[in-house]
Amino acid sequence: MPSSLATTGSDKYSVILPTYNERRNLPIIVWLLARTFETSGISWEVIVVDDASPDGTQEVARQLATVYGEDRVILKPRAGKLGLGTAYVHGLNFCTGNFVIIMDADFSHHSSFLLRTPSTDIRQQKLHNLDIVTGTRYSSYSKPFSKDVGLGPGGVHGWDLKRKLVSRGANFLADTLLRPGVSDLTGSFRLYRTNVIKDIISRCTSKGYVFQMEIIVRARSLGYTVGEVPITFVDRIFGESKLSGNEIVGYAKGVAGLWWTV
Ligand SMILES: Nc1nc2c(ncn2[C@@H]2O[C@H](COP(=O)(O)OP(=O)(O)O[C@H]3O[C@H](CO)[C@@H](O)[C@H](O)[C@@H]3O)[C@@H](O)[C@H]2O)c(=O)[nH]1
Ligand SMILES: [Mg+2]
Repeated sequence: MPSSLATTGSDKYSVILPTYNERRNLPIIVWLLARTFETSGISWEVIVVDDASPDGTQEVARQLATVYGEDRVILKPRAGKLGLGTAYVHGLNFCTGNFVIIMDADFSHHSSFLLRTPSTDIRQQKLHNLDIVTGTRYSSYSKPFSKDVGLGPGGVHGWDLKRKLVSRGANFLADTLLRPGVSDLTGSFRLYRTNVIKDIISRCTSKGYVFQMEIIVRARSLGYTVGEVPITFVDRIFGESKLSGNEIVGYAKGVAGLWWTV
């Protein structure tokens, strides 16, 4: 990272990893995050929000805490599967950094899109002093566009046609009705200023996957600055997606609710 874009010594990045049955993925994600931050000399912590996964994810998280330190890997479990949106809300209570990163814990989001490649969330945030930077699968350009961030891959790999249509349809619906001006509303690879995400979350009502979209729509209506960087989303190798029909119905209801209120 050029020195003009370096994080300040007091910057700390808190990564919230929501997990449900991610025993096999969690060690790789945490290792990649640790390598990404430590090679750049950046303060970091990971908050694992596990919803009573039956596969032993919590035991793996505890072992990771002994390897990396209990101030680096922090397990904040919940009693049952209470939904992706509320997992972020729960995790946020324990973040001590001035920036919060959310990403999936199944290896679909690669930590290289935070710092290591030319097109990264942290670099874009520093360049434009943004409140939020969101990874986009549906654009190849950074926004605001800057040569320093450069073109990225912006794409999805490994999904079947049905899943691609669900994702595109969800974005089309919210973009058409709510016009937030962000190319990927449902993606969850994002960087926030901690005070900004706390403010937005205090106004959010969603519990499930719809949460990602609600955050961006509310951020825009509150006047927060939102940037984008293209990312590649690669479908998981281990385990299964937790996206259900109920989540899709919840999303449609969420769009309709925001259409009335925002
Ligand atoms: N704690 C907790 N974690 C959950 C829950 N549901 C899902 N997760 C975790 O949330 C992450 C994403 O879940 P997946 O089930 O792998 O999502 P996906 O189908 O790959 O969906 C991706 O695309 C969606 C639509 O674009 C995105 O909304 C979603 O965030 C993700 O990027 C994973 O780390 C998973 O363990 C839950 O109820 N509780
Ligand atoms: Mg996934």
